[in-house]
Amino acid sequence: MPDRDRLIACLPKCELHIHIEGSLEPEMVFSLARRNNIPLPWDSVEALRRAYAFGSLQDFLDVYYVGMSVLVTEQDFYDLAFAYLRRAHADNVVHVEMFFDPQGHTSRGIAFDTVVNGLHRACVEASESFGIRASLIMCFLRHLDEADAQRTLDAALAHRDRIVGVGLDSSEKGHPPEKFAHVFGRARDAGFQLFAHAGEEGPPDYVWQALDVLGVRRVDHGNRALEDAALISRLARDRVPLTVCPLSNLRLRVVPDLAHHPLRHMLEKDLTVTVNSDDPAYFGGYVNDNFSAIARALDLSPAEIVTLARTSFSAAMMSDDERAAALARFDAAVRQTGAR
Ligand SMILES: Nc1ncnc2[nH]cnc12
Ligand SMILES: [Zn+2]
Repeated sequence: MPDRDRLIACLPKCELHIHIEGSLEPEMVFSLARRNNIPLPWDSVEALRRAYAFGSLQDFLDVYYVGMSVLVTEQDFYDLAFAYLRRAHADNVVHVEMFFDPQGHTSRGIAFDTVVNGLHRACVEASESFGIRASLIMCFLRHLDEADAQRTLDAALAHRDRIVGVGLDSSEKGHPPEKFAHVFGRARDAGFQLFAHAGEEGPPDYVWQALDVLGVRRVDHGNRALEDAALISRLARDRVPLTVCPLSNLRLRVVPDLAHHPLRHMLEKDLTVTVNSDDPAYFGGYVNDNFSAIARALDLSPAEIVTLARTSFSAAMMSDDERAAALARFDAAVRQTGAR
């Protein structure tokens, strides 16, 4: 294993941008389809993998929503999330903030409770089994209307103790954050933490709206913020974290190759950047694979890799005491590697 990969493996880290439905590996798609008697448009795992040649975010989403149609029972959601948490633990991930897309399930007649009960039980049992901490962030699908998001928020209120935040995902272009201003306002009043995908394919103005109209605490992706100098200053001044997903950006053609990924510029501009996997089953890698690929492509130094992993703790939802304890453990792990 190259030294860089050994360092990445040794560092504790948080994963702050993972869609749990995007961790559905092709083998599990087929085993759940058999279990639930769900027809699929692919006749084998290999045929499904061949469909993972995406030209854009929308190409991916078209496959992603069909893939998640095999999730039916509480046990399915449990199995999905537990498998991801086991895999994340193997990458030395100690804290996960997990997105899920309830409307991708309720629109197929699956009860909101079925989804949340399965995911929550996996988070509890993974914490008991291997100490990983995980919480749930419910995303609104931005290609649907705000009324649908409002109904989803109504359903979430009964699970206020199991869902810590709300986010915004799915097709970005043509669906600006301001479309969801009212429902985010209600979510804020109900005590949810706020997040939004912005600037993945959409323009810098969508990042401004995420900050100023929705009031998010973190921006998911944010790549295109670099096109706007005033926005860069704002993100740096307010230390707004960006949850960057290198292999996703590559596979969805947000960047032509990883050597042209904006992450180095983000670091140079003093932005609060973290590295995440987004939809690891579809994009060819979990969090350490993302670190490894971007570190190699941008020739990141050990100190830069340590900074990226450390920033994941600064950007995570934790109490001050939890953060201080986690950072102390992180710094001890770094000393053991000799990287600092
Ligand atoms: N990368 C992504 N962008 C927007 N919506 C998503 N849903 C799952 N992955 C997504
Ligand atoms: Zn995402």
